[in-house]
Amino acid sequence: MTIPTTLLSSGHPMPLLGLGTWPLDDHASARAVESAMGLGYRLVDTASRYENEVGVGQGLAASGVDRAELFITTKLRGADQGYDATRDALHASLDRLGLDYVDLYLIHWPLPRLDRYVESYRAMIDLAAEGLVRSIGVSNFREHHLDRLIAETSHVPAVNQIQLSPALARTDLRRYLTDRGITVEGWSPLGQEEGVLTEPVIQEIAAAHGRSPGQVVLRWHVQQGIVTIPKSASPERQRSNAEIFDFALTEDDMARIAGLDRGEDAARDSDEHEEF
Ligand SMILES: NC(=O)C1=CN([C@@H]2O[C@H](COP(=O)(O)OP(=O)(O)OC[C@H]3O[C@@H](n4cnc5c(N)ncnc54)[C@H](OP(=O)(O)O)[C@@H]3O)[C@@H](O)[C@H]2O)C=CC1
Ligand SMILES: O=C1CO[C@H](CO)[C@@H](O)[C@@H]1O
Repeated sequence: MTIPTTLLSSGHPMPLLGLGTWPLDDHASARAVESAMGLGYRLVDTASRYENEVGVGQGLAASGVDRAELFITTKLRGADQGYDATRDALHASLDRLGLDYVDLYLIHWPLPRLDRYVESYRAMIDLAAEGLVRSIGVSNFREHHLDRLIAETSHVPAVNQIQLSPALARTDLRRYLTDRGITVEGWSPLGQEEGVLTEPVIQEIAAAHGRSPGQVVLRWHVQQGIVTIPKSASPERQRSNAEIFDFALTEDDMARIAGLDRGEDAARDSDEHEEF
């Protein structure tokens, strides 16, 4: 199956749907990535912190898919923030992945108390100029982090990967991002921790369309131009999660799903979150 793309501000197309790989280890991620590639996935989301980049690289190699067709994202962990450390970290990620470049490199969390995200981002701008990274972006950044990053570097990130599901719809943050041409990518898109898949509204809409609750929730993302990266180790669920481009939710469906939003305060606090 062919997965549609969205155009990043950097000029590069990014698939609207990809495979998440946390918390898969090397062995499990190699299997999951190879299976997803066989189904037509081309975007894979990993991170230095997931400690599975070797497995992701093995899965990509085993799939035999041309490098030019792939879209590989990895992330800079907190422990590696800083100008020189960021450069070293990207080289180490490329070695583990067995790649010459990644398509997207993200700062995993802002970690404002470290106060190193601006210099880390400057290193990423340089890595992009050197061709080691196609597009650069951030993850878990709020408006005030982005205001500062953009003011101090005069560079607008291509992507912000944020916790996002019908229960955490992040409408104000999404408007801020869209207004600046920053593509929104959602993590934990199925809202499992918030019980989204068992919400009666989701189940009713799924039944009405003859789809699964997971397909309805993932359709809710891509129908709004949000890049979504559901993780599944199961080839069956990988297939089902990708079969969302042949139906549409109605305006009434979207309005009913909007009622599930718990508001910004229910999302993980990017200022308090300290994960290195
Ligand atoms: N930037 C960041 O800080 C973060 C980034 N991420 C990224 O986002 C990705 C996705 O987020 P994640 O937290 O994994 O959450 P997901 O919303 O992708 O949920 C994954 C869980 O749901 C199960 N699942 C997958 N498909 C279905 C389905 N159709 N119906 C029912 N259950 C299903 C999976 O199990 P099974 O494998 O058995 O199918 C797994 O247990 C991560 O893998 C990671 O790459 C995640 C968290 C934070
Ligand atoms: O990327 C990540 C994977 O999931 C973890 C648990 O939700 C996150 O904390 C982490 O940032």
